[in-house]
Amino acid sequence: MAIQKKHAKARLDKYYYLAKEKGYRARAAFKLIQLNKKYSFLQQSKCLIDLCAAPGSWLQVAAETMPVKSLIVGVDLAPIKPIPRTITFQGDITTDKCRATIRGHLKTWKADTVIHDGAPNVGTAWVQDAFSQNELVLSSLKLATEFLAPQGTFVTKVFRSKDSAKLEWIFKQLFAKVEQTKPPSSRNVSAETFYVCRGFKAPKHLDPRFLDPKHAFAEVEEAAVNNEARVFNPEKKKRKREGYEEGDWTQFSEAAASEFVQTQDPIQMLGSLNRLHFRQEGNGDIALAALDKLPETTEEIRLCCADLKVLGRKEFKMLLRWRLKARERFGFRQKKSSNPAAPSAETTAAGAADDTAAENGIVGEEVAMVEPMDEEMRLQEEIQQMKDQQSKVKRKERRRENERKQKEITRMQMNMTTPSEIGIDAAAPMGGDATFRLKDVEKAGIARQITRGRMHHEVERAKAEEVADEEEEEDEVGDELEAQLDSLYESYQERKEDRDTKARAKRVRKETNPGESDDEFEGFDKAADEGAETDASSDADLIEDNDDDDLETGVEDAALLNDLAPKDGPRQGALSGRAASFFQQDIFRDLEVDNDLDDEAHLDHEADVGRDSGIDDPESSKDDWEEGTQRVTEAKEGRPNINIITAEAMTLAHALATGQVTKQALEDDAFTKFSHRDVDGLPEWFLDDESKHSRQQRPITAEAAAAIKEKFRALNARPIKKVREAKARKTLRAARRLEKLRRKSEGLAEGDGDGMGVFSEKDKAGQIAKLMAKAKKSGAKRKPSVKVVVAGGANKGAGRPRGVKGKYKMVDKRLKKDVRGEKRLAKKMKGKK
Ligand SMILES: C[S@@+](CC[C@H](N)C(=O)[O-])C[C@H]1O[C@@H](n2cnc3c(N)ncnc32)[C@H](O)[C@@H]1O
Repeated sequence: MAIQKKHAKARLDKYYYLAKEKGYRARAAFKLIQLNKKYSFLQQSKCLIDLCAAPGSWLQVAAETMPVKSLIVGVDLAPIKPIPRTITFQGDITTDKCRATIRGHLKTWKADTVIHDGAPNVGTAWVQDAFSQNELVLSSLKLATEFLAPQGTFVTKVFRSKDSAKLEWIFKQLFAKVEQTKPPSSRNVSAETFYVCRGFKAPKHLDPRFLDPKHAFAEVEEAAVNNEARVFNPEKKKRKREGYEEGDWTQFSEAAASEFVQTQDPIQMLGSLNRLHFRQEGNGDIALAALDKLPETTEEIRLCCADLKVLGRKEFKMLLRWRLKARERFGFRQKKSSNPAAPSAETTAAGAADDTAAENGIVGEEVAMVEPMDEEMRLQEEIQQMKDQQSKVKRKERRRENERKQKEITRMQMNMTTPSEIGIDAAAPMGGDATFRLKDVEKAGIARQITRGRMHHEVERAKAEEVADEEEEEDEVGDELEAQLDSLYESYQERKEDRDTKARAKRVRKETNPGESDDEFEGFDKAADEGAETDASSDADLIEDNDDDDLETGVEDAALLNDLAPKDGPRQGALSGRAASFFQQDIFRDLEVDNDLDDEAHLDHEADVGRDSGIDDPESSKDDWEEGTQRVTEAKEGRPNINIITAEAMTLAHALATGQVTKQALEDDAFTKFSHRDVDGLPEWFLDDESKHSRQQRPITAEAAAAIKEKFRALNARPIKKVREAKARKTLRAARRLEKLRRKSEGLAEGDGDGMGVFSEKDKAGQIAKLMAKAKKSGAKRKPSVKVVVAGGANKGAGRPRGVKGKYKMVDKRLKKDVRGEKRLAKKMKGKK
């Protein structure tokens, strides 16, 4: 901990504090300042490219040192916060895209200076890092050769390695003057150094291989250790006359031959070691001794082990074979196809040497170590087998269950059983109360399908269910995740609602009217045909009232039973087939249902719905428009009041009205993947997403769209309710006044002037004229009152006082006194006169 602190402090040197003080984004700024102090390239440059510029301290230095109106372009993998007088962008300097972007910024200009301070993530493998940094240098040099003007300057950072010399050689081919320097601000511990290359020669043709890292640093690439190649292709290996390779600091390495037999990676050992020895150290190695005595450990093997560096492919193979045999002897587990080179004949030799190994006690020892592993493996296998067995039994049960269901369905189709029996049976195996399991049957839509003769579909569906059941187990973990997602989604929705009033309103609407969907108009089938869906829900409401114990199940069950019950022909009165069937139950037998009353109530309700739907209210109409809903309401007169508010509905209505489409075709078209969606059990977030993005697209005509647009334009142009009411009140008042006037003038014309004697015609005319003038006066606009504001306090000072609208007059004590004084004086003067 203390050491770390010390290091951290050491890192924060004076340049760090200086950079902070001067407002540079990094201490690196001083490196460029010092380089420029020595070579003065910035003052003479009018166009500069900074490669690997983030966070931008070099750009800051360039911007403040270069002449005004210079063009400075900076690029880095990381984003750079804007710097005045510079253009920056994000990009990889090794790519063509970056080159094209620089070209876009420079247009026809050429750069006087290209600076590069790039550094990849330093810190993992030194050799590889230096290599990547040198690659970056080559990439920056490539860009420099493209954008530098003749005699231009290239400044780059290079990490010292054996490739620095190669880089320097390349620089010297391209620039007249190349100097290597390390500015004082560059830490001594850092391997970085800087090259300042001046006088760009701007060669007309440049061999691309010249700046290709593969060619430039060919040897570095070879330096990457490839033990497999060393072992399987040793002949191709170039011998290094200059000694051991970089990074190979241990001059000579060896290991006991027994280690080679035991290792999991023999290739690695053969590729990296110099020798495998059979030497007994200190207190002895039994395994090594046994190996030494094995008949397979021939003299040739020993010779090969003595110097691995001189071996060829054949010898390496031989050693690997020998290792396999030894492992077999010692009872190690063999990978079946670990080495294709292992010959099958090897096993035959195994028995011959058993005695030797046993004599040394090696076999016993090794076996003793391996056996527990085998036992464990065996146990695991057994457990796995048991698990497989169990799931097999479960699957079998499920299959049998599904077969039984299918049989039941067939029986029912042949009128051999009742739908309720199916429900009961289907529920029984699930262990729940069978009576309340009708929900499952309804969910699958089986009964409905049967009545329509779609048995085939059902059988397939049952099979699909079977497969789904099998997948169920795997889904358990998924379910848990799903639940977590659900709760996360809910809290997200809550947060969203807190912010968004519209979403809140939508949620409230959804809660108060769960049947209302966000979907667009689904055609006329639901509303126009017989209102099956709405009736079903009203049926459900009825049942809900009757049976509070099990609301949901009750509703579902009733729905199924009614659905399956044969309908007695056309619907009676206002009741749907389902509702009619429901009221046929015994408990309703004695009840007299007043259909007319019901009808009226129904119409009233529909009228309410019409009112609620906001046909006259532009606000709510707009809401409907946004939601994309379509309402079909019943007016009091009994005529349908179809409010077409979407372009789709308008197109459809037009097509129907002009006979371009028939009802039959419409019904056929309505049967799409959107019409029978089973949303049961789907997570809320998914449904929300679906309602937003997975909507049926219906064709619309331009005329229909224009008509709807016009309709809404007219709707929006209407004055709001309050204004209309105010106008109506005004008209009413005027009418009343006129009526009053008319009555009075009639009285005057006919009467005797309230018993005050008979009026002459002239008097009458005068009275009427007076009345009219009075009426006119009372109808005339009142003068806006002038608000009197007392100056002082909060109203002190110039300007309109706060909260005062319209005309106002400022008064204060002084003004009041002055006015009074003036009046008094005027009076006095008047008196004197
Ligand atoms: C030492 S910093 C440069 C500091 C900069 N000269 C300054 O004054 O602040 C090295 C930069 O090289 C960038 N870099 C490394 N590889 C790059 C690449 N291929 N293309 C662009 N930038 C790269 C890194 O994102 C990093 O910001």
